[in-house]
Amino acid sequence: MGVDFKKENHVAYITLNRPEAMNSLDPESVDALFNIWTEVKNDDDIRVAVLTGAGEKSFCTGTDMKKTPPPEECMAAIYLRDGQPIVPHMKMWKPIIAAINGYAIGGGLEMALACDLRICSSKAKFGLTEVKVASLAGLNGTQCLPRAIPQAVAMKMLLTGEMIDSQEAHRVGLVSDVVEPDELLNLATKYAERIANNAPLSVKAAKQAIVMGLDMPLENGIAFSHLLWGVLRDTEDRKEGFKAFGEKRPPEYKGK
Ligand SMILES: CC(C)(COP(=O)(O)OP(=O)(O)OC[C@H]1O[C@@H](n2cnc3c(N)ncnc32)[C@H](O)[C@@H]1OP(=O)(O)O)[C@@H](O)C(=O)NCCC(=O)NCCSC(=O)/C(=C/c1ccccc1)CC(=O)O
Repeated sequence: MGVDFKKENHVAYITLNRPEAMNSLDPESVDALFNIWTEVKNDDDIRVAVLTGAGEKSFCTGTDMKKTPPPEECMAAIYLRDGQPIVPHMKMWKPIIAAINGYAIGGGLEMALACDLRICSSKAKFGLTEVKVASLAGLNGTQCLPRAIPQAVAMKMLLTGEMIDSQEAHRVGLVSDVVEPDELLNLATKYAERIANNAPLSVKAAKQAIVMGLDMPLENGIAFSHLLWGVLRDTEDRKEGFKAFGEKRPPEYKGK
C-alpha cells in the first residue's frame, strides 16, 4: 500500500508509505492521493490534515523516476483538468500540515509547499532538484518557493538543484519548527488538534482570506476579508463561541 490514511479527533493522517523507494510517488500512490484529498475535502468530520512520510529518512522524493509509465493522455487533457492530483491546494480550505520527516525533494517539496504549516525533523533536507534530471519543478515549485522564502535563496535552489538542510530551512522560513525525529508526529498532532478545536468555518475562512488575499492588492484583500467576516457573522458556531466565552466553558463547534 503506497499511502496510509486514518482519521482521529477530526484530523486526517496521510502517510506516504514506500520507504524502500524514499516515499517517491508511483502511479498507484498518485491515484491514492487523489482519492484521499477528495475525501479530506468532502468529509465534514475532517477539519485538518497531516501529511507525512513513513520512516525517518524521507518525506517524499517526488516522482518515482523508475516507475513513471509513458503518458496515456495528451498533455492538454491533464493541463485542463481541475488541479493536479497530488497537490491539494486548489480550493482546499481545510488546513494541511506537512510533517517533513526526511528528504523533501522535487514533487515532495512541491507537495509540502502546497501545505499551510510546515514542520520538520532535524534530519530533513529540501531541494527542487528537477533541473538535475532534465525536468522542471512544474507543479508549483517555481511559483511557491520564491513566495515562501527569499528570492535569492529560491533562485539558488531552483537553478543549482542543490539541497538545504533543516537548519537552513528554518533560517529562511521554509519551516516554522525543527524538532528531533521522534517528536515530529507529536508536534504535528498538537498543532492539528489545536486547529481542529477551533470553529471549522472560521478556520476555512481564515485560510481562504490568507491564500486568496496574497494574490490581491492590500485594499482588495481587506475588503474580501471583511466580506468573509460578514459571511461568518450569523453562524451558529459564532453564537456558541461568544456564549461559551461568557459561560467560561469550552465551546462545542459544529461547523454550522
Ligand atoms: C534522496 C536521495 C538524495 C537519497 O540518496 P541515498 O543515497 O540516501 O539513497 P538512495 O540509495 O539514492 O535511495 C534509496 C532507494 O530509493 C530510490 N529512490 C529515491 N528517490 C527515488 C525517486 N524519486 N524515484 C525512484 N526511486 C527513488 C533509489 O533509487 C534507491 O533504490 P534502490 O537503488 O535501493 O533500488 C536520492 O535518492 C535522490 O537524489 N533521489 C532522487 C530525487 C529526485 O531527483 N527527485 C525529483 C524527481 S522529478 C519530480 O519530482 C517531478 C515532479 C513533477 C513536476 C511536475 C509535474 C508532476 C511532477 C518532475 C517530473 O516528474 O518530471
